[in-house]
Amino acid sequence: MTPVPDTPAISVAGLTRQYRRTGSPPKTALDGFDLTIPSGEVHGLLGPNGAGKTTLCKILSTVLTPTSGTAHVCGHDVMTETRAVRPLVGIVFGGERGLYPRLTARQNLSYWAALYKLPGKVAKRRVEELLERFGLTDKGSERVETYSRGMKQRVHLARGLVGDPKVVILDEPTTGMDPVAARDFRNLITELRGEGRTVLVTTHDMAEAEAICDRVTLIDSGRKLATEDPRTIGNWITEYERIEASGVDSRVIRALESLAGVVSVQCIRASEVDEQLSTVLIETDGTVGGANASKEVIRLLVDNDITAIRSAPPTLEEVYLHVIGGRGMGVR
Ligand SMILES: Nc1ncnc2c1ncn2[C@@H]1O[C@H](COP(=O)(O)OP(=O)(O)OP(=O)(O)O)[C@@H](O)[C@H]1O
Repeated sequence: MTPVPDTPAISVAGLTRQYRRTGSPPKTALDGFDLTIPSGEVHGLLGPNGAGKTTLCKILSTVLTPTSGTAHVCGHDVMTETRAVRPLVGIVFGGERGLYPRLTARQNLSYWAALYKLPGKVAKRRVEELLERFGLTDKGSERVETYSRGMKQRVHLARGLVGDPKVVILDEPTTGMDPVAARDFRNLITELRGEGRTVLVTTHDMAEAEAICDRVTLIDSGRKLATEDPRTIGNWITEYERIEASGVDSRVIRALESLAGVVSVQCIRASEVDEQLSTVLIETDGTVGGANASKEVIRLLVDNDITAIRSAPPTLEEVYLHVIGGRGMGVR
């Protein structure tokens, strides 16, 4: 059952998933979602809380069925060919879920190897290799409940690789990782890529996505906003800036609004001392005509004797809303 080389590792078309609860309206977690990931790619799924990332991971790993649409892993339908799909996919959820705390790491991994129906000798060898790979050999016979959070995360990652999967799905694997663990994690992704595996990794963190992914898909409210290489998305984010300034009168507000590259000017509160003056939030969008829009805003403010100025990078949600939406970038 070796897939044809050109078959995408993951192929999703018009995927919709609704959650129904009696007494409340259905919740649409995925809404006509399309995605194609070629074999061997490290693909990031980037989106705010509740965007639908976990739902997609669960459908691809056959834990959840879609309401409509299709999803294929290495050419196999997740609905009609679950037996073919399961051995191809290894899934790792971040946090504490999914380990048996009273079993040792060796027992946890052996249990998973049994679920994957690996023959005894192969299973034993695989478990020892994974304990070694994740630096757990020495502690492999101690109960997981005695492990540090970082060690538990390593057991999780090891568990995801027990079945030697072609596609590794990592759902927020770095949640709560310390910087050393996060660096080891990035190295692991490089190794997985080197082994020819396809990786789908969900995250809230653009910096992480930029560091490890070949391409990134932005998802929000169950819909795909864009699929791009991470540098392009990183540029959208760094170009977009928010500047807060206090003591601004209506004349300056009008001048700010007419500056090229200014996306919006909002009054967020009036001054307690002088009600003609406000604190405003100015959103700028990159470089316009060779000039940096934020610098032009700051120059205008300073020229008008306004010096209470703060600037901050946007949250991802703001990028989705203003940068991507404002530029009319739709689904690719
Ligand atoms: N079992 C469920 N019953 C009802 N609604 C659900 C269920 N699971 C998820 N949802 C809802 O579906 C939407 C998508 O959830 P999902 O967990 O897929 O998002 P996510 O992008 O993984 O978010 P997070 O980063 O917070 O994990 C959310 O609005 C969530 O509240």
